[in-house]
Amino acid sequence: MAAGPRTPVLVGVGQYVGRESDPARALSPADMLAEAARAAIANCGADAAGVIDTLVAIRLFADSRGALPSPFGAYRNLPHAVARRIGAHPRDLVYGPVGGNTPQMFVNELAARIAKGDSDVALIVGGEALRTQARAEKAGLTLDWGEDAPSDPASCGEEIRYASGHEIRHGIALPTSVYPLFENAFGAAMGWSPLQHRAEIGHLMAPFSAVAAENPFAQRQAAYGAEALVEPGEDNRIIAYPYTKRLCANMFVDQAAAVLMMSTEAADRLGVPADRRVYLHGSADTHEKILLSERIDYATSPAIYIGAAHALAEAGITPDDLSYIDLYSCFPVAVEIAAAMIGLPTGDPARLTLTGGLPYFGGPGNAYSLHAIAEVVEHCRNDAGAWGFVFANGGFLTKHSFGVYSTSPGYGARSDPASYQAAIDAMPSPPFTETPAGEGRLETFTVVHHKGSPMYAIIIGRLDSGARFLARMHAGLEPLMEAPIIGHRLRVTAGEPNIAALI
Ligand SMILES: CC(=O)SCCNC(=O)CCNC(=O)[C@H](O)C(C)(C)COP(=O)(O)OP(=O)(O)OC[C@H]1O[C@@H](n2cnc3c(N)ncnc32)[C@H](O)[C@@H]1OP(=O)(O)O
Repeated sequence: MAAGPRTPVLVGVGQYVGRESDPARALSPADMLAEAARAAIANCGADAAGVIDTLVAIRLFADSRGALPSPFGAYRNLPHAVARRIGAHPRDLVYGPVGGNTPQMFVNELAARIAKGDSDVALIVGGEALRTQARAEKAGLTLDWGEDAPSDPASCGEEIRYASGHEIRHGIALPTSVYPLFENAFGAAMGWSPLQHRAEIGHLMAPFSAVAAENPFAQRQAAYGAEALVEPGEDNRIIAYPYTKRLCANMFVDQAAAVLMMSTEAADRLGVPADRRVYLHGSADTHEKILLSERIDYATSPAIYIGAAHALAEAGITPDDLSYIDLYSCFPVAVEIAAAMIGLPTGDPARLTLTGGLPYFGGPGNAYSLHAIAEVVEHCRNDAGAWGFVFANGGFLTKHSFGVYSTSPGYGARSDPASYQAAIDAMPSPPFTETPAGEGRLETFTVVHHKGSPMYAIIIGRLDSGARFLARMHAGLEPLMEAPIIGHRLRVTAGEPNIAALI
């Protein structure tokens, strides 16, 4: 297929990693983003800064519902701060919503805007300086990252609440405590014993770390063996069973990335060389039933299944056609479930990451997948006609975005996500009770640890009536981690929080 004048095309990608150990000399978040933006513009081989009409900044963790507030001041308008630094004068300055899916989501949305003629040249930037922030705080240093602007940015995309008050009271708050709930459900669905399950996780993730070790943009270029990932140790404490620290996304990174997109007519006008151009042949954006308590189950993901199938069908290919793949990997189960839903074999796990993954390459907040997109673009350029694929995830395996890439000219015209989201929304959730009492069985669990010691378990169970409930367990935690336990009978007493015990 030939590219028409409005065919959107990715033309420039840039990545930045900060290795400065003195926080007083390290770059601020906006300076890092500007570095990545300059690299992306240089990478397109044309002078494009002055013609950017839309600049999107991926939301900083500091601005993501106060989860990690910055002690060093806030940007009133982060896209403006970046535009100012790179000499751009965009008409639209956009600050994205919370979610690791948003880098791919914005590629999908901006491609549609470019195709419609609503934008001609668009830049997406994102990153985090949490490594520097943590080091400065540890050293008692005060940095000044606050920056005013003439106006606020436009916000774009839906802002959703990932957990209800009832869920938060039962521990559904931090990703490190929620993803293990999926992991234990997935292991049980595979029929793995705890020992076998940990071995499987180690074998899946060790090759990710080997990819990171070879990636010059990885924050931590270290390859680990499978055992070193899953076995608890002094530097690898259990965070929430079965996850150790080395199985969790590392957000204490100084990393940024940028992606420059434009219409084919703009690329022609600016003289962007043909070998820079990578096309979006398929895309999709889906979400699960938002609340964890409403999910169909915890071992599958209908929204990944449907979203990936839609994006691949739009491109007219199957999973077997993919050469370059990056699956979001904040925790191993994101990879396990995505691979199963998309239909990707896991026998050669290094095929499932281009960066090395969030625990090893680094997980710069909501912006990680901009690095995945930068990598997929470079790989596709080096292998003309080959297919690339990015799966990006946000929240608690909540929101998903997909992109299918190739140097072959073309564009998979975007269908309204509502057209395929409806099938997910129509799936019935199990009944749920906030006030469970009586007996039932264990649906999934995790044991949250503090400083490496078990603190309490988060329990998701089903009463014999079929109703799902949340509970905590404070005693008798060891049996949960020693033998296959999912499906085991338990008793629950209603309260604030509900308390469960194995029987
Ligand atoms: C959709 C999604 O993306 S959901 C995922 C969103 N991201 C997250 O939730 C991040 C999850 N990770 C974490 O919360 C943290 O990394 C934790 C809790 C696992 C560990 O953090 P801490 O307890 O602060 O780390 P700790 O104090 O033990 O160690 C600090 C050192 O370890 C490093 N470190 C911290 N986390 C990790 C990790 N996951 N892997 C490797 N190294 C890490 C830090 O960079 C720091 O290194 P330095 O001393 O060289 O500067």
